Amino acid sequence: MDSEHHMDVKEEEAVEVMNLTAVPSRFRRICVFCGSSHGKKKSYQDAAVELGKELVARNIDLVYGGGSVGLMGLVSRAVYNGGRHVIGVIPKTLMPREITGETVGEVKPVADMHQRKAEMARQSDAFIALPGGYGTLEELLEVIAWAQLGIHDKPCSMGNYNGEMLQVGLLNVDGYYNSLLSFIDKAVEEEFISPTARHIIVLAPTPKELLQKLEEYSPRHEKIAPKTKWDVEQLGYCKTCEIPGLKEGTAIIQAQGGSML
Ligand SMILES: CC(C)=CCNc1ncnc2c1ncn2[C@@H]1O[C@H](COP(=O)(O)O)[C@@H](O)[C@H]1O
Repeated sequence: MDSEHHMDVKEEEAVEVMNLTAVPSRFRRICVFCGSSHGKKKSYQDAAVELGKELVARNIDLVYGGGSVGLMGLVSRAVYNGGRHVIGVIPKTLMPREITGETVGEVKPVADMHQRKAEMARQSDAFIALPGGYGTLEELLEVIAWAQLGIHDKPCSMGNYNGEMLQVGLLNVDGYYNSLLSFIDKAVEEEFISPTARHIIVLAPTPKELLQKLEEYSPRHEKIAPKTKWDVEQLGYCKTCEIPGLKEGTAIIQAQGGSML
């Protein structure tokens, strides 16, 4: 529980009930990519809230892009209000509230978009994409490409994660991603994507079904590059990296408190 998160009695009772009925999960933290817009259909917004609640029901914490705009705000508030920890990884340039709004939970500032993705990947046991635009697509395709290279195919070294592979889930709300999936099928047909790599994406129309599939999933694709090697050599990640110039451990802001420690 976030030490900065003060709940009233009703909220505490609700969280207690959720914890009592929590579904055991293989995941400790999941990174969600999603639109910084709300999207046209209410079903997209409902799915974002539902996904947040499903994470809470399974005692899973959230990693996301920070801020309160669009579906990002909906999913993060649902997880935070349910009493789970929320980590927003946000480039320094996007931090002003007028750009992304207020972030709930913990904020991890990073130097740039590149470092953001590395940090999001480092913090998470799996990825889920909700409907979104260019930003979401870029994040989704990048983690699929990493998975294809096998860079997530290493036991995750963090917390209670049980040594399974990192996974990529796609929440295909109201068929939003059908045309992307058709394109991927075309790429398989034209032999640019291998049939096994097609199965990197775990697909479902609702958060409940998607979480269930991710819990049961075991990867079929070939493994190439070890994750730790990739972390250091390709993602440029090292344990002391935050914003250059800040001392290790100083680059954490509690959004509720609002000031840089
Ligand atoms: C300058 C601007 C448009 C800021 C909007 N505010 C944002 N704040 C935080 N993360 C964001 C923002 N815009 C895009 N992203 C990143 O890109 C994804 C959403 O982009 P999109 O709306 O699908 O394309 C998110 O998963 C997030 O990681």
